[in-house]
Amino acid sequence: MQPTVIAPSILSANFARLGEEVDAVLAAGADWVHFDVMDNHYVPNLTIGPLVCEALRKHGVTAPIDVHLMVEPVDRIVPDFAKAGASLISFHPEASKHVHRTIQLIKAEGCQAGLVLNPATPVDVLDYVLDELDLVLLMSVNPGFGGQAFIPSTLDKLRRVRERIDASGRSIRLEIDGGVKPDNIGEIAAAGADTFVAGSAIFGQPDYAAVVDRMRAEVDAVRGQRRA
Ligand SMILES: O=C(CO)[C@H](O)[C@H](O)COP(=O)(O)O
Ligand SMILES: [Fe+2]
Repeated sequence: MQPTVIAPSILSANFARLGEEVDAVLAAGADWVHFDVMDNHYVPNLTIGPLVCEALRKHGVTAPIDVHLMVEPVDRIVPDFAKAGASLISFHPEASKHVHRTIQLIKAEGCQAGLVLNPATPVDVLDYVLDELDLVLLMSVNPGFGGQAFIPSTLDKLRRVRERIDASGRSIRLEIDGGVKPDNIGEIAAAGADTFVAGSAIFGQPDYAAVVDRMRAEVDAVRGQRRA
């Protein structure tokens, strides 16, 4: 079983004070920094690129940076993010013409590779590539915006992907992204997730540590006390 990871999405942070926000959420007990990259093409929103990732590293952030690429095409930007200090890079199969090739590219650049499934993307997209992956990310909202409601059918999808990962016998993380809150994180953990992205639920509250602690307690109650 993979240790639990709580990965705050900086999409909901105050971008005017991003370095301080990331320091604060890591000091509050978060494990990773979830970094949402949107291109106003693959998704109808525009956010941040490799320069900001590099700036966080220069600021002194040493925690894993979990880059969620919502961009099309994917391959050209992968080396830039690797050089900028990304630890993991995940992408959407719909945005890459050659999914297997993009996975190999991410790994050749020295990062861990993840594949992201939208709410309507069938789990069969994992056929033939699951063994190549370090992480599967299930979107529990349609990508593009923070603050949306968790789509309940994702729970069944989590269970199905968990079965596949367990059957593979490999150490592959199962990450959930979208609408994750202290109130639903327990049932999400019970359905098989080990890595939890939360943006608005954490940055929308004044006390980050209180939210992270509550989320971890809810997850620990299901998974036991395992921390990255
Ligand atoms: O990838 C994303 C949106 O495309 C974000 O990571 C996600 O929406 C997190 O925000 P919230 O926890 O507020 O739903
Ligand atoms: Fe994300």
